[in-house]
Amino acid sequence: MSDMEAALNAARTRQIGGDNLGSSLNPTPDSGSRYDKPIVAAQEDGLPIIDISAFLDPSSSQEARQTTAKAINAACVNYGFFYLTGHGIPVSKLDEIVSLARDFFSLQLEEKNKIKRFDAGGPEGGDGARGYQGLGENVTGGLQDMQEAIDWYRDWDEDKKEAGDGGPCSVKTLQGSNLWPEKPAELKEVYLDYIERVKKVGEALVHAMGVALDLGPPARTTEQNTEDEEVFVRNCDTSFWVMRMIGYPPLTNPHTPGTGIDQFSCGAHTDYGCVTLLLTDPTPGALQVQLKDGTWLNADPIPGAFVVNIGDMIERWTNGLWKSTMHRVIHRGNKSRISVPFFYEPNFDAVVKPLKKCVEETSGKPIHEGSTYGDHLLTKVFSNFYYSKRTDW
Ligand SMILES: N=C(N)NCCCC[C@H](N)C(=O)O
Ligand SMILES: O=C(O)CCC(=O)C(=O)O
Ligand SMILES: [Fe+2]
Repeated sequence: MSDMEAALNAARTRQIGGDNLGSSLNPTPDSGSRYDKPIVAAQEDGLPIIDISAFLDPSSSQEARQTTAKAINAACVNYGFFYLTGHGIPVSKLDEIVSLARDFFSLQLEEKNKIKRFDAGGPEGGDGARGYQGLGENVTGGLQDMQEAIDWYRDWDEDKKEAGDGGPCSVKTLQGSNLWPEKPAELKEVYLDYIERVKKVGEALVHAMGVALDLGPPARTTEQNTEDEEVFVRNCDTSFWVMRMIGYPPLTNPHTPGTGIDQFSCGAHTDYGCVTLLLTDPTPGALQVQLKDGTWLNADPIPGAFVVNIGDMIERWTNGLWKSTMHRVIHRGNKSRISVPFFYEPNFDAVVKPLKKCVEETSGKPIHEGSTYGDHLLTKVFSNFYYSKRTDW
């Protein structure tokens, strides 16, 4: 048995009624909050675990791919969340990503602010989506998130940049250059290599999702919106990916039983695009996923596996057959938590509208008339930051 298999088996054993359940069970219902259902422990079998290797290995059989596709369909219908294994990225590499993030966040604020997001605080113009964001600068559902982070995006093509500052709330916000810290010195190189690897996993996963929806064999076309099983692959062939490196200090406000939660590490939200490949340190009891009955399930990390969830564009494409599930982070405890989500997204210009087959399989009525992923992303980005000075939004 490999180390990874051993870790996985251990995790499964833990999940099924092991010691861990006690620690991840939050016995106090957060009634009074907007999301007022109790938090439950992982159920007996937890979130599904899916092995994606059949879609990464060109020599794998049709049967193997179908098995994987069926498991993905069930996971996406039931949860919109699952664990992903068989991705081929070595655990040592994943550990390095987490430990470099921890090293960065341990630096003095002055050092971190050297790559501060350009218009934090609201000076005119600027390209303010990329770079370091201090504690409380990110906002979810109107509340400041207790986290610090760096965002990196796919580079914007030089010849497609807009002239001028673009003014507030313009696409220019996303056209800046990525900002990389000087310390730790090796972070940039290690992260760039990771991005190349994790993008391949994202591509394999959206391919598998097209197969899971039974959209039929590829139509051998480059037209993005032909609705065959490679429709997501084509719409992501210049994926406008985002990688976010997050440090969560433990929350300071104690939670009074019977009252609403008034402080979040990351408030409840859905992700924006196709699939999120989430890497975290081993801290349990932080990330919570909302189940269909409204209860919250702790999605504790399994060593070597990604936690994957689907985003708003997949929900729209599938006409709600697969939901982009609400999730949130509540991190108490005594040590900072690290997470590094990689968001594998559609092309910025991809026009996303419900697939005919999915409309037929659901209500018969499209849930959206269609718009680009870029439009959706911009709306989200502009609602994400706490602008202390700006009043013109
Ligand atoms: N790029 C992505 N998907 N980032 C997800 C962040 C979600 C929280 C954000 N403040 C919000 O309110 O959406
Ligand atoms: O840190 C986590 O576990 C999840 C973070 C997240 O949901 C996000 O940044 O979109
Ligand atoms: Fe998220």
